[in-house]
Amino acid sequence: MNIRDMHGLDEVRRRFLDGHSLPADLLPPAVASSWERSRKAGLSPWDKRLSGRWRAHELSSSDSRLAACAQPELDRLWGIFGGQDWALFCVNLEGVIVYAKHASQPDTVDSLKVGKRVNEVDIGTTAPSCTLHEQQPFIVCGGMHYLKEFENFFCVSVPVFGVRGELVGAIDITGIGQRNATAVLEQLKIASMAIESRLYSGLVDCQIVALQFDARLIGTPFQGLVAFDQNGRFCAANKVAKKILGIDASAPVESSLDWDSFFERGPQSIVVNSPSLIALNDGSSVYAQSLSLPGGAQPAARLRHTSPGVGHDPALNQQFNMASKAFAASIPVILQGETGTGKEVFARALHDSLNPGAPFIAINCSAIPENLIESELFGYVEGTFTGARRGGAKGRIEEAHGGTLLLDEIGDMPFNLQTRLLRVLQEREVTRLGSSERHPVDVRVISATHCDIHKLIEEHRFREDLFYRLNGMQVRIPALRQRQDMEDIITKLTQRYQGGAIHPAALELLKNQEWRGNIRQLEQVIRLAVALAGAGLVILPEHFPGLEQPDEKRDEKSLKEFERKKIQDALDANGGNVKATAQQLGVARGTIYRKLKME
Ligand SMILES: Nc1ncnc2c1ncn2[C@@H]1O[C@H](COP(=O)(O)OP(=O)(O)OP(=O)(O)O)[C@@H](O)[C@H]1O
Repeated sequence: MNIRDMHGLDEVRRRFLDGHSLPADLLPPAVASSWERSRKAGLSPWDKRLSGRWRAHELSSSDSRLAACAQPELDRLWGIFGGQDWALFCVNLEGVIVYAKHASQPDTVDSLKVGKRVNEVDIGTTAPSCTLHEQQPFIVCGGMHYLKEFENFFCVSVPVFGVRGELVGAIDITGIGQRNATAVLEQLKIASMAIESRLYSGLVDCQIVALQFDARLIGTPFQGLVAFDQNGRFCAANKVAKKILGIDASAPVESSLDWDSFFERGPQSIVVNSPSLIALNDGSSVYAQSLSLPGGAQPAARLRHTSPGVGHDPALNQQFNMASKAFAASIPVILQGETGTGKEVFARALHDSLNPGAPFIAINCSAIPENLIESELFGYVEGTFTGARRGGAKGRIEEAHGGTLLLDEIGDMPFNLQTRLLRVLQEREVTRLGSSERHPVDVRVISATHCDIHKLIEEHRFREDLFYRLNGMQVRIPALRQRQDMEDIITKLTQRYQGGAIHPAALELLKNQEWRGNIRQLEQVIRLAVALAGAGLVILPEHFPGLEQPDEKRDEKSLKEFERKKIQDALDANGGNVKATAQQLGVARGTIYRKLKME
């Protein structure tokens, strides 16, 4: 029997559900085993699992790290393979989506959202479920899916391994239509290697060395990566590095391995800024470059792509590109902008563009009481003050070691602490309160403020020398009303709160506001509108009660007609099934009937 014979396949599904075996050679053995497991999990091939209500799973910090490492790759692949009715996503080991990329308009795969679990027990055989089970790439097309619901779907998935070679998740492209499977598979494999490289930056206390026989491959997904701890003991290596260093990929790594087991000369022979040829113990040579020696530019920056996290405003993106170069060269960046313009989001995107797995510590200088800020920033030793924790505590600056320190509202930093902060930044060492012991800190610094720092300097409220230390490059984050990508931001925020389409009149209304509170204010307004309209339902001007409505009388009839059409579209997509439509939109069935009768 042929897998494309849908009629015959329905019969196979029916018999399979009745306990019969699958015809021999119908499916590759690993896919057939997945069908068996799907049946055992109690799924019927006729179940509808794509839309409808689902429980959002909370993401852990390692999920967020995986998502941050996957995001630039999936966003890049979206430009090649994306489109309406397609989704690119990354799942963790449990099959929970940690990052997803979709078309801006709602479509068939719209429900593949962050937090949704798409495990075998949830939706049966798919490429990611096979990949997570077998730890291998899979192409699962059309009738190979266990659920009939997916018989038009094309799905390719590739595993993602962590720094110690353990499976951490998978990346996947899913959609309706055709794509060149070989090309997709190759691109996903390269993306997965780039994600694996990014995960290395999470090993903050290690020296990470990039290796390749061809120096041009260093800084690309094809580089080998090997990590050593501060005592030179071997910690981890990716597949490429294992091959180069002659480590048996299938054998458990010997704990006795260290730097000297591989290299003729010590770690100081490896340069940070460029690859240099070094000798291996077996007599051959390889290009090597250190990625984590303190203070230097990190070649991992070569894996960077423009972060879409900051939006699509051309002027802002240009600033982002410049700032990310400065940031990669350890030049401190200062962000100025009105409240709520996205300064922290910009800072986070800078960090993620370079070092997503490393710590990102944000300190809001205006939010910490003045008497606590010193211990919060610099840490303390036991017994320094009443209420101090036993054993003392690291300060926030030390926590950022190996990563990024965001000093938010820097203009509110108490004057007497500015001197101490300056010393830490100059000496790259921190001394905890009550101690004289110095701890090295290697951090990249971003500061943010809505104040005019020059005015504060004139008023002797801010140290000029600290300002020059922090101000390696200044970025002015535009107010929302000055941005050209307001529509994109509105769509993004609406999706964030699971709202439906926005009526053009509602969009106009949003675009014509002053937005003194910028994106933060817009976010609150959209959140309320989604709550008033109902999740998944069309947002109309009346769902913005706090906004000044235009004077002219609105055409209520056409607004209702627009809403009715959107619901009708959802109903058509669900084959006229009101229950499924109501589930998909997250409303009661009665609401669907009422809205279709135009109230
Ligand atoms: N490009 C963007 N797209 C979508 N949401 C955004 C974007 N930029 C910022 N936001 C959202 O706007 C809100 C405010 O952002 P953020 O905290 O970065 O602003 P801020 O300038 O640091 O604010 P403040 O000056 O008050 O510290 C957050 O909820 C954030 O998620």
